[in-house]
Amino acid sequence: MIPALEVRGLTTRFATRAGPVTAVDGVSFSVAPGRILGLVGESGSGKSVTGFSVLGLIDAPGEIVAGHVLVEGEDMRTMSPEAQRRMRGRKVAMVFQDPMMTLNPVLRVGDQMAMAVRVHDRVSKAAAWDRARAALEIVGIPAPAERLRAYPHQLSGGMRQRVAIATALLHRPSVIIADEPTTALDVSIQGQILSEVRRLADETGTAIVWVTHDLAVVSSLADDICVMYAGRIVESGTAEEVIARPRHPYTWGLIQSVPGLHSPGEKLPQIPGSTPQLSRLPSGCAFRTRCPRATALCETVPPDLGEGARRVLCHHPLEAS
Ligand SMILES: Nc1ncnc2c1ncn2[C@@H]1O[C@H](COP(=O)(O)OP(=O)(O)OP(=O)(O)O)[C@@H](O)[C@H]1O
Repeated sequence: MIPALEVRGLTTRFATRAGPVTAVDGVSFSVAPGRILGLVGESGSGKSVTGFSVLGLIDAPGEIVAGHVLVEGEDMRTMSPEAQRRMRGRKVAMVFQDPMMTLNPVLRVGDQMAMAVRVHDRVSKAAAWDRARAALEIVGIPAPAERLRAYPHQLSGGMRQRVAIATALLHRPSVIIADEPTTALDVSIQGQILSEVRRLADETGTAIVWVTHDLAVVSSLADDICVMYAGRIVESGTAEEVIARPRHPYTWGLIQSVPGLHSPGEKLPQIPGSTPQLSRLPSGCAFRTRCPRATALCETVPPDLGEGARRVLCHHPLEAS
């Protein structure tokens, strides 16, 4: 089966005062239709830049310098800007942490969703409103016809985010990139939205890349996980494998610091140190200065991630049990 999204060797650099920094460094992953990939890592690990790079939305001082982004087998990176623009919204859509990045405060929800339909499809206004109502139903919005007549400020934060997700769904995209979309919401609303998202991936076959710093969220939502550190994927596998049997010491540390994924009653250990600045990454393995397993080898030789679904960027991974 052709993956809904296949990313190969994606590399994005920013020119900064401290020199060029590689915020996304040779990132590769693929997502099959209907699957949810959790892209997880601490702040500054490159998750958001990866999401924007997939969509081709990197502006100066940033530049995508290498890689391929195949959506249903078609490479967005070799398309004309106009063809890329057509892909965005229609085949690949993005949902942001702040739904007001998507929603226009002065337009009724129905009007703006209908406009979003008509950007790509020549249908009547009435038909566009019907599509908008159907999309609101998919994300579990009660009384969708009423919500369509509301302005964004008349909705709760959770409702606004559902509307943003519904807007992303209007063209039945192959892929949705969701960047921390539930982070600002309270836990029970977050849980409801996550279960709706799971249902929509199952029912519509849309592949979802869920960008988050929250391992607890991806452990309950995602089918697969990619863990990022300093612009690179350091571990990937099914969510079950990665959470139950992490192999990279960084992933292990992340899991240990999440209440609920960790044995109750024990003190939660923290990963020592902080994320290194990209302009001053250590030689060899970028994680070695924080790593309890680091040896002399890690100082000089960059580890290799390997290939396949289960990958670990480490010279001394934890045992696969
Ligand atoms: N406009 C920019 N100019 C220069 N460097 C940038 C720019 N945007 C991002 N970066 C670099 O890319 C790194 C990764 O940023 P990114 O936003 O992808 O991290 P993240 O993992 O999504 O973190 P967060 O959860 O805080 O958003 C940053 O730490 C920074 O070094």
